[in-house]
Amino acid sequence: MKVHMQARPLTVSASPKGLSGRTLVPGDKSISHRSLMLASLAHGRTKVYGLLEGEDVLRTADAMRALGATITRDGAVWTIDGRGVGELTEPADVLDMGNSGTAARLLSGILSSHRMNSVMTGDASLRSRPMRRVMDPLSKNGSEFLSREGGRLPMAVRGNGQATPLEYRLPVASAQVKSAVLLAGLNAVGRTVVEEPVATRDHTENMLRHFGVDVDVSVLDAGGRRIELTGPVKLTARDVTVPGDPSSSAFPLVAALLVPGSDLLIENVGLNPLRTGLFTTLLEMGADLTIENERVEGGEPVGDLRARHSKLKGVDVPPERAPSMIDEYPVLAVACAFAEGSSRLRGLEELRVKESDRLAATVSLLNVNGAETEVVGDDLIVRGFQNPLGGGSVTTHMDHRLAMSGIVFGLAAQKPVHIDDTAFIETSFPGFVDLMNGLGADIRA
Ligand SMILES: O=C(O)C1=C[C@@H](OP(=O)(O)O)[C@@H](O)[C@H](O)C1
Ligand SMILES: C=C(OP(=O)(O)O)C(=O)O
Repeated sequence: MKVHMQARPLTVSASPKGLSGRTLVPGDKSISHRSLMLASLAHGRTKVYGLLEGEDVLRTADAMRALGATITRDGAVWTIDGRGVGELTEPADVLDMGNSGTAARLLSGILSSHRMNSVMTGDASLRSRPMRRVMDPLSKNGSEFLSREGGRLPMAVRGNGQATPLEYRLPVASAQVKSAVLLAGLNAVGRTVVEEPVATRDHTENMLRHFGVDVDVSVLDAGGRRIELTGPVKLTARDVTVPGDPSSSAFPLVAALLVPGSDLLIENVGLNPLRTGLFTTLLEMGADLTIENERVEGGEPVGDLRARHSKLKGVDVPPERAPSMIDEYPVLAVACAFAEGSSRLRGLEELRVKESDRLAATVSLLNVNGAETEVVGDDLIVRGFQNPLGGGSVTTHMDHRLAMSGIVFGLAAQKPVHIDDTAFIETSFPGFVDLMNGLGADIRA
C-alpha cells in the first residue's frame, strides 16, 4: 500500500510551565526493522513485543509479506511465521520502502542473496539517497543491480541463490551497509567478513545471535570491529522484546533540559552503548540527566532517563562519537543554540545523505530562528545564547528529525516557531505531538 503523506504544518509556542511527568517512547526503529526481517528468515513463529508501529517499519512489514512471510498484528503483539533463509519468494510488485533508508539498505542484502528478481523504490526523499554504498559490495556476490543514474532508487535486483560470501571493509561508518553485507552472508556459501573502521550500532549482530547464529566479533586496533559469520545459516524463531528508542527519547529529553520548570522521566529507553553518544554529550554540557533502574531486557541494556531543566554550556564533540549519535545531531544542535558559549560538532559528513541534507537543514533551522552557526568542512559550529529568539519558519524536507527538532526549538524559544510539515514524524515517532502535549506542551495546528 502506498502512503500519501499530507502536509501537516504546525506552530509551536514556548511551553510556560515546563514538561513534567513520566512517559514511554515508541519502540526502537533499528531493532524493529531487524526483528521483522530476521523473523521472516527464521524457521518457526516469532512474536515481537513493543514493535515500533511507525511508517518506516510498516514498510518493512509490507515488504516481508510481499516476499512470502506471514505477518499479523493482534493488539500490540506482532506475529511472524518465517520462511527460512533462501526460501523467500519473488515479490509480485515493486517494493516501496517509503522514507526508510534502513529498510531499503538492509533489504538489499536479503534480495541479493535470494534467487529472485525484484524492484525497490521509495518516496522522493529515499529516491534521492545513495544506494551505491550497498550495490557496490553486494554485486560482488554474484547478484546484479540496476539503478537510476547516481545509484538512486528505483533499483532492480537479480538475486543469486548461491551467493559468494563477501569480505568487505566499510568505506563509511554505516550500520546499514554492514547489515546489508551480513544479511547477504546468511545465504552465501562460506565465510562472510565485514570490517568497520569505527564501531556502529550492533543490533544486527545481537539479533542474529538471538536467532541462533554464530557471529564472531573481534575488536580492531583503532576501535573498529571485524564481524564474521559462515553461511548458509539456519535461523530459529525466537520472541523479541523491543526497547524504547533512544533516538526518539532525545526529543522530549532535550525539550525538558531547555524548558524552565521541567522534570521528566522517560521509561524503558534502550541504552546500547553504541547508541548513547547524545547522553554522554549532554552530560558534558552540564545536563541534569540521570539514568535510573538500569537492567537488561530482551538482550539489550535499558533504563529510565530522568531530565530536569538545566543551564547548558557549549561542547566539542569528537568525530569518532558520530556513529553512536548519528541521528541526534539536529536536536543536539538545538540544545547547543540554548547553551552558554560555542559548540563544535565534528565529522558530520554522513548527515548530508540522510532523509534530507541534515547539515544544511539544521543550519537553516537555527538561522531562521536567530541562532548563529558556521560550517567549517564537515564540522558544525553553533554559537549559543541564553535567550534564543525563535519566530522562524522551519523547512523540514520530508525529514522527521528536523520536524521534531523544530518543535523542541519552539518549546523553548521567545517567539513561536512555525514548522512547514510535521507529517513525516509518523515514520519514527507516531503520536509525538500528543505525547508532548500530555507532558505540558501546547502544540497546535
Ligand atoms: O542501521 C540502522 O538501523 C541505522 C543506521 C544509521 O544509518 P547509517 O548506516 O547510514 O549510518 C541511522 O542513521 C539510521 O537511522 C538507522
Ligand atoms: C536516518 C534515519 O533513518 P533511515 O536511514 O532509516 O531513513 C533516521 O531515522 O534518522
